[in-house]
Amino acid sequence: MSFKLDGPVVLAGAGKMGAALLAGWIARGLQPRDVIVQEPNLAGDAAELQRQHGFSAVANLEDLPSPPSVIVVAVKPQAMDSVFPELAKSAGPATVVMSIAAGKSIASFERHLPSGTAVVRAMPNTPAAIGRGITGAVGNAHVTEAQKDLCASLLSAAGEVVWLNDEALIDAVTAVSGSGPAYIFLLAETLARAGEAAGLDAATSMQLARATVSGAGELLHRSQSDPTTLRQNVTSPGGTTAAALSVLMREKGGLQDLLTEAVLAAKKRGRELGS
Ligand SMILES: NC(=O)C1=CN([C@@H]2O[C@H](COP(=O)(O)OP(=O)(O)OC[C@H]3O[C@@H](n4cnc5c(N)ncnc54)[C@H](OP(=O)(O)O)[C@@H]3O)[C@@H](O)[C@H]2O)C=CC1
Ligand SMILES: O=C(O)[C@@H]1CCC=N1
Repeated sequence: MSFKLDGPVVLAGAGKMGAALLAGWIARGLQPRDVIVQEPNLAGDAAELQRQHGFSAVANLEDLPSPPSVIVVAVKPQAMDSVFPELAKSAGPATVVMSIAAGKSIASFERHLPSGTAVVRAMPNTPAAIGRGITGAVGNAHVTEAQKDLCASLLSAAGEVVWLNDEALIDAVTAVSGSGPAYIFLLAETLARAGEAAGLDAATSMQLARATVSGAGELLHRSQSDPTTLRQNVTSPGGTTAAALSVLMREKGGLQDLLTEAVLAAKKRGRELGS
């Protein structure tokens, strides 16, 4: 994968999501010498990546040596007010600012950045760390084709990219795919606990649940069939799966009701984080 750069790629915030993106970029050929991480305390996965790959790190955006091609902003939405002033000083006229913060609108960045700054708002997810993420993205009118290509190459190093033509949709993207991996991990946790209720020991039940969730995900990934067909392939008429699905797919209070309520709660929270 090639990255066309006129300056460094700066990652502001290398916590859980920032480190996942960074791992995806480096695995797909972004040269560590082209990366600068801005973190007050480099720790966890990001510190391990630095030990392995040796990219530079600064404590503050004001410490950057030159204007970046792109600043990927991966700090918590609640911390953004303290980041905006530094961001405004460090973005050059050719820098594209790409935020992945839940809820934070393009307009909130534009209010703090020099007029005409290119801003992309993106929502990735943590499978980015293994190149299997998916990101929804939308840019403002100042994003040039070259800047869009650069953002696309960084995002596609982490998995699939869906460009949106309406920023209003990004809270829904956040609720489905940004937060979505947590729902799947919760499924593995709850399946393992349910296995214990059915008589398995904790370790065996977790082994079965983990392999089932990851195996089913991989089958969905590789198969040409849709999820409905794959589900039906498991379900023998009058068999065990049908008995379980009659509970999960019951009309009231089934998985559909629960997941819809969960996704709408995430979407609402995204809006709140932005205001
Ligand atoms: N986690 C996920 O699955 C996803 C997260 N996101 C978005 O990514 C962003 C980061 O989330 P996540 O990685 O989970 O959070 P984390 O708290 O793990 O990461 C944020 C990081 O930013 C650092 N940071 C750097 N500069 C600053 C600063 N000036 N002020 C405050 N913090 C700073 C924090 O350092 P320190 O800890 O020392 O304060 C921390 O390491 C959020 O905006 C979130 O909405 C988007 C998609 C998915
Ligand atoms: O929980 C959050 O707010 C972030 C955004 C999407 C996933 N994690």
